[in-house]
Amino acid sequence: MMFASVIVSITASDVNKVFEYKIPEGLSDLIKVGHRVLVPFGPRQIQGYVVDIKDEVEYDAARIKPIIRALDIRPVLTPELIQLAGHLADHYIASYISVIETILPAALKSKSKKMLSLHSPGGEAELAWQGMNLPHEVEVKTLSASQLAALKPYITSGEVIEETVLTQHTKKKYARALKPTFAPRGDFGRAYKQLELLDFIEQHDEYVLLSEVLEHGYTSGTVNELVKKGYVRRTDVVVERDPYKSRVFEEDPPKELNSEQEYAYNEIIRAVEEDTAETFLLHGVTGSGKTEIYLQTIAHVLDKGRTALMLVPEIALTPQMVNRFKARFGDEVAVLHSGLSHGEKYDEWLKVRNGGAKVVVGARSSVFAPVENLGIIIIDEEHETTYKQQDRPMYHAAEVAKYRSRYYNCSVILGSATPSLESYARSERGVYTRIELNHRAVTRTLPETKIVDMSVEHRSGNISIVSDTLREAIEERIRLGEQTVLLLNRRGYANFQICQDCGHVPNCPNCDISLTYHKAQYSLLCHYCGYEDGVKRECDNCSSDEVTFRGTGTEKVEEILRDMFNTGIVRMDNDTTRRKGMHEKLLDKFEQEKVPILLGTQMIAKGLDYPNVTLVGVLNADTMLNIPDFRANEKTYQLLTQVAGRAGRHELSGEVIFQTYNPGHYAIDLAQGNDYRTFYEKEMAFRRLARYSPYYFHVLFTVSHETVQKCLEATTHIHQALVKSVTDKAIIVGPSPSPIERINNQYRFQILLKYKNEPNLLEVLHEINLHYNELYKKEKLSLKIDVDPKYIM
Ligand SMILES: Nc1ncnc2c1ncn2[C@@H]1O[C@H](COP(=O)(O)OP(=O)(O)OP(=O)(O)O)[C@@H](O)[C@H]1O
Ligand SMILES: [Zn+2]
Ligand SMILES: [Zn+2]
Repeated sequence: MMFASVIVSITASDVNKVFEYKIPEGLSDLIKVGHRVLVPFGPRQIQGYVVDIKDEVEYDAARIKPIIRALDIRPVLTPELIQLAGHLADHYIASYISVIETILPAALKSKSKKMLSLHSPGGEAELAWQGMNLPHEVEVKTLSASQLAALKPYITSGEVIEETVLTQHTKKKYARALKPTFAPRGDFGRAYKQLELLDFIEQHDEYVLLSEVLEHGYTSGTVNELVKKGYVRRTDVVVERDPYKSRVFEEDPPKELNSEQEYAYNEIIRAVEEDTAETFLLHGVTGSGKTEIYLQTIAHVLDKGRTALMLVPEIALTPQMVNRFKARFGDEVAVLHSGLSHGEKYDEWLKVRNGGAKVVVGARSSVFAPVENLGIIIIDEEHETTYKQQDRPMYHAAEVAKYRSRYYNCSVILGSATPSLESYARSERGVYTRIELNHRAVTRTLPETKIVDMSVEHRSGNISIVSDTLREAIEERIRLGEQTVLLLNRRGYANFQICQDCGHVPNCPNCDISLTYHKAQYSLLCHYCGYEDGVKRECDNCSSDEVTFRGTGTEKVEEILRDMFNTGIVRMDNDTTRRKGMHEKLLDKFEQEKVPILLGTQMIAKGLDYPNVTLVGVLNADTMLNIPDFRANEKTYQLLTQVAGRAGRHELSGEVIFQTYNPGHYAIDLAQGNDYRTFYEKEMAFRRLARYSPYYFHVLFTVSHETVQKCLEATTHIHQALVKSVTDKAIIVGPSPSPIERINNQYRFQILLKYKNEPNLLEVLHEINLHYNELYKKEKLSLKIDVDPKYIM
């Protein structure tokens, strides 16, 4: 008799363990590690994942229940991914099942519905059933409350049975197709069209899609005639949903590498040839041709018969990157795009799982792509915070990449013009192998950058958001037919509404944050919970009608720019890109129609590579400096350097202008001088003094509840638990209210643990997590434990 260890699909912490089931004789050949199975669990039937198979168990084998059935022909998880799930659950204090369901596409997660059916016909139950005119089986959800109440006694008595039925998120997509029968041809008379169509269809051995036939100009009438005469049969075929299918990608041959690129490439190939799990930090200035190195490294890995994983911060923002991969590798690429539907994602996932794609390109969650035999993992723009998931499990893609690389003995490349301090510090210590690219691939030089002091500008009488220097520079580009990219890290119209008599600013009733004015909707919006309120005609506080707007967002700046330059502007922010595919549409418009100005929030800062962009302006370089986070300087430096990097990437040389009220600030000053090294040293000195990462590791505990009282109680307990269990070298900061004290009517309190070496820490964290998950159920308290947090808010 064989037994399976199964992780069941229930998220409560007390079932965060492995259960044993018998494998029925008939299934013993089929069920493998990694299979999804249906198992009995208490009164229910639920989905689970087989993580181990063995021939004996510790318990009384007679009392162990059998697996009901297997849900797949082939296992969905590989042993490698199961092992990875275990590691992540442990490292990030998450439940095993939550990690497994993060690894798999949503389409494979179980979704259940409750069904009722009549068990014993005859008698009262059947009368009641028929009285309600119910079909043989009915979903509980579709019944009215009174119907359900009427059926209740029969459910209790067992005459009506309640069953949980698993459903899937996705169905296969079918399309109408035509199949030739190759029947011997009779006389077609004058029906030339029919003959022509039959020739066309018979060119296809298997089938041809009806849509394709119609596209070729044949009518459904002609098709019908052929069907009637028996030459053609109608059928439905399963189609793969490839969202890039209808596009043509121009082939892109490899470029000849310059000497810096060549050196980097050879270093990486050395590790590939040695089959070592080495991590490279590819520190290359913007436009230095990192992508070309990725492409050629991948080509080499594919030649060796291995596979590659390429991560980008956000696919929607980098359509050019996807195009370059498609152009180089064609159908061998699977793009796991977060904008796809569940079904489309599942199709791409399946293609990867079946070995139909050797290169996977995607955002954070693609790091779990079920590729086997990995030869290289690349994380582009490694400093981006999107690589860390903000929900449980709060994993970082680089951690996953490194774990997988050890399994496959393959290398990892972390690429960036502005590496995170943590990664750069590791390269200093030799943990990562650092490779530098100091020159641009095409122009060789970086754009010249100017700083404009906005307080001087205001004093000299220009109170506009556009300085004279920037205005003149934009005017010149418009004259020359070149393009400008402008960054304003603030969406909406005005920032907020304010009463000029008492200073009152309308706040969100659910969150401790002021509401942002959006002109297009003529309303005040909360950017945290989505709350919407009408614009105030008088002050809520003192009833004065002297209410006005302050601050400037992208929507308003667009208006200002239109007045100032009277020219075309593409605006990109969360408001204009909400609809699917809008990022790409707007960028295409900007490129193809040579629109003079692209204005946007930080979503325009990275990846764009347009030869005609010769000017980049940052309207307010200070916005990031004011975020309540110890990484504010680092984020400022990164954002400014990345956006500056969009200028003059090809033949035309570029110019950059930073407008700021803090011209002397080192993050701004050193971004202007493109001096990463000095920035790193200065920032490290600050981190050392303030005892922050990378000198210390962090764990952030955030407790939320609708009352302050409960938050305080819980954080105090956690504080006590920590004091008891960590060494006196660790530092515990808090409990204190989080920087945003209330979101969506939940108060938030936090504790930050800073430590260097705590051998028992994982155990302690797991205990705290377990304890509070119990409490959570009873008191609606929520605790998030963020290991290596990217935000301290
Ligand atoms: N060896 C080369 N010869 C000619 N052109 C090159 C070469 N390498 C790269 N390029 C071109 O230089 C431009 C910049 O390269 P790429 O986009 O790869 O830089 P990057 O380092 O990834 O930039 P960023 O970090 O700013 O996004 C691209 O248009 C690319 O096609
Ligand atoms: Zn007022
Ligand atoms: Zn809100």
